[in-house]
Amino acid sequence: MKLAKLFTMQKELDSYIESNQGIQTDVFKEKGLALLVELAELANETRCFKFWSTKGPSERQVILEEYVDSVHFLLSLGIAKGLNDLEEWPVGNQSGNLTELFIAAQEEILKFLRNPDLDHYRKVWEIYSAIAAGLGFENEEIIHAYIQKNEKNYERQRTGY
Ligand SMILES: O=c1ccn([C@H]2C[C@H](O)[C@@H](COP(=O)(O)OP(=O)(O)OP(=O)(O)O)O2)c(=O)[nH]1
Repeated sequence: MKLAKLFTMQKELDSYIESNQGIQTDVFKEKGLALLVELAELANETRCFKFWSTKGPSERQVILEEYVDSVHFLLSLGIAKGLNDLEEWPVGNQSGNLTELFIAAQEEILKFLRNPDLDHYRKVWEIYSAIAAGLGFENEEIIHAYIQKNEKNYERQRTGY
């Protein structure tokens, strides 16, 4: 999947948020923590690890929105480090169930935050790709959901949330 359009949209949104909120400092770490939190929120909605409960996962649309919140911060972190020339969404060969993939994603995000280079960045994308496959999300619906949430993020800024 091509990433250029998403990087462009993300860059515009990030600039809008920064100017709207008067951000003058480097918020890379904040965005890194935000990605870890979004990953956990996503895992929580899937309920994949809740062996103690018989309650099923949240609705597909809820899980998809959590997923694209992560995509926002992943794009944003790449832009912050000048890695936004990544053209194609990297797909790897990660195996494992969702629980294993969520743990692997957390590990790779932490490595990337310590060492924000292209290799580490690609690895995080690869795991998110495997998570999307595990959740049965197609590229088209991810793009559609990303565009919708991107617009919602502008609205939230405009309405002073
Ligand atoms: O520099 C930024 C900061 C935020 N976002 C986006 C990413 C994500 O889509 C949203 C933040 O997540 P969410 O909508 O869950 O915000 P929240 O404040 O955690 O919402 P809530 O209080 O509803 O949980 O803002 C960006 O794209 N760039």
